[in-house]
Amino acid sequence: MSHVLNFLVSSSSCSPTTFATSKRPAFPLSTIRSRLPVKTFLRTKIIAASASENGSGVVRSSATQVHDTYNAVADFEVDAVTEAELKENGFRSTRRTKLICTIGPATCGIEQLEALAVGGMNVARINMCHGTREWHRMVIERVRRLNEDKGFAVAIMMDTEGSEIHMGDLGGASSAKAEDGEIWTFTVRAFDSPIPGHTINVNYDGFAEDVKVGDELLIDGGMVRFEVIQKIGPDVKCLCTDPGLLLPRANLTFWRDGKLVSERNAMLPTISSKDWLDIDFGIAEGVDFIAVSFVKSAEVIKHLKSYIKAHSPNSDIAVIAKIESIDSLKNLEEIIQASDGAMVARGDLGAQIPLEQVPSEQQRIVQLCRQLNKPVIVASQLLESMIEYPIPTRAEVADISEAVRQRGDALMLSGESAMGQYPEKALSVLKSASLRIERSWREQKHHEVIELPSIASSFTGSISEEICNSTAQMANNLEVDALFVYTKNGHMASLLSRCRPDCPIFAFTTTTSVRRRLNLQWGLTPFRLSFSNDMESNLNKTFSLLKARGMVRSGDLIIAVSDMLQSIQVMNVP
Ligand SMILES: Nc1ncnc2c1ncn2[C@@H]1O[C@H](COP(=O)(O)OP(=O)(O)O)[C@@H](O)[C@H]1O
Ligand SMILES: C=C(OP(=O)(O)O)C(=O)O
Ligand SMILES: [K+]
Ligand SMILES: [Mg+2]
Repeated sequence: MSHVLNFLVSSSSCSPTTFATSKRPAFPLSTIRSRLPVKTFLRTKIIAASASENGSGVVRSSATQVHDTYNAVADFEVDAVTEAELKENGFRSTRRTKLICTIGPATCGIEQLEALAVGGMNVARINMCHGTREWHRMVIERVRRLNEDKGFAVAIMMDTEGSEIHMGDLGGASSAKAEDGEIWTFTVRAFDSPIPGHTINVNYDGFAEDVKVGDELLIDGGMVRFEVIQKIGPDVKCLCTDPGLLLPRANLTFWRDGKLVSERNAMLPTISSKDWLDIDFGIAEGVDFIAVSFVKSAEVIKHLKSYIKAHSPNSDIAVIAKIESIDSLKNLEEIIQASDGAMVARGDLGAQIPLEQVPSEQQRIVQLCRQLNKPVIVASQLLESMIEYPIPTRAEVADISEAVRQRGDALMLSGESAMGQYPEKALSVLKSASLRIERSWREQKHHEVIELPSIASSFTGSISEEICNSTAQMANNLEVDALFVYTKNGHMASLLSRCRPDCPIFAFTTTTSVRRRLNLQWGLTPFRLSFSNDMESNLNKTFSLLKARGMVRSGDLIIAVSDMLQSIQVMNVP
């Protein structure tokens, strides 16, 4: 028997005023709990009516028939890696934090991509700042082929180049060393033949006009520093003051009197004409996410979203705002509100604000995203030393630990996986560190008290939100094995994920694109499953499919919710 708490409210029949006076379920959770001895109850149905059309809170019964058998059908997909992990280690061990790998020369081979997928990569990121569209198309095709052939569910994120100022490609060299005291020429001149020694191309035509003698040039947010000592037409002579490795197309900022000079940069469009071509490419290739670099305001996100809708009405591409500039911090809330998710792009952010402010901004962005129910990615330099070394520094592990403790949705590798020497090792460090930290927080029962404000814009939306909040709380209190959510567009799944419950969330959705998109969100294990509006039959179908594959066992305690029926069902797997 199952225990069902139904909020018998439908958008057409309920009276908002009645419900608004009581935001809590009419059935106090403590009462339900005391009636449900953990893991020992039978399948029964308790239906509690709240403000329904009869308005009286009268308890009604449901005559839904339980189907005992259900033919397993083929229209069921789960990521092969998750399935293997579940079978091997059980529910509790599933990783909640999602992992993103930037694909570059070190990882674009089919074997390397497969190794990353097996190692837990949930999303492959391609950075349009580097490589040609043909190269990126090849990577996308390979990931898609692996998904098909090997049963992975790796999503694709395309990251725009954005209107940043950056260096040229070093004439094909993989890097160049700048030594202390050397004089280098930064120039907007184009070279056909090999670039002269100690010379760097800059992609921004106004560069030589904009910089002044005495300015400080920061490469890659300060990995290498120069001081401008002389301007000769298009050439700017600079003295290296902090030596280091120059990488192709590295980002470049210039500072005057300790302040970032950004006026000219601010006049460049967030999405350049080259970015629009890349976006067309991304839409045509059906990428799952487009991450927008150097977002300054919500307008650009809204514009891109309507552009995607107009050009590909049926696509499900999510738009991620990269928070990596002072402007994006100023307009943070409206940017996040307009986006489908955000990235704490600490690389460039650390070049725009004092480094010591980056951790608190990270905390603020992660928290705000969760409050607004948007997935958030913590990116850049998580394991920077592993570009060269096979083990991380203690400080890097502490940094990962902090991001996991903050309950960010996803962690991202950049150079570590794109061009580092140990991409798979770096991913495995991310994975094992996340798992261990998540587990210790669960064991210590560290449910952090974070206020989750109401975000719904409609009455039924508020009900979904309340159901998810209560469900997550029940799941923790009852120590259930898993939450099941049946969701057509993924919204109900993300509302549950937002609560960061102790147990994993199995999200059943009917489309492959929603399933791939949910891959980015904390704690969600997305399945594709065709289901109906009849929850009993959905549950029976799910149980038999999952049991047949050894992913659940009789007696496991689960709670099920869905966006078709406003109900919470608590039951043991039959
Ligand atoms: N598609 C690619 N082709 C060649 N190199 C790449 C590619 N993607 C990434 N890289 C390399 O990996 C480094 C780290 O990647 P990423 O952080 O995405 O870029 P960036 O350093 O420009 O912000 C880049 O600086 C570049 O050297
Ligand atoms: C993720 C970032 O963006 P990109 O790697 O594209 O510069 C960053 O700046 O941290
Ligand atoms: K980029
Ligand atoms: Mg950046």
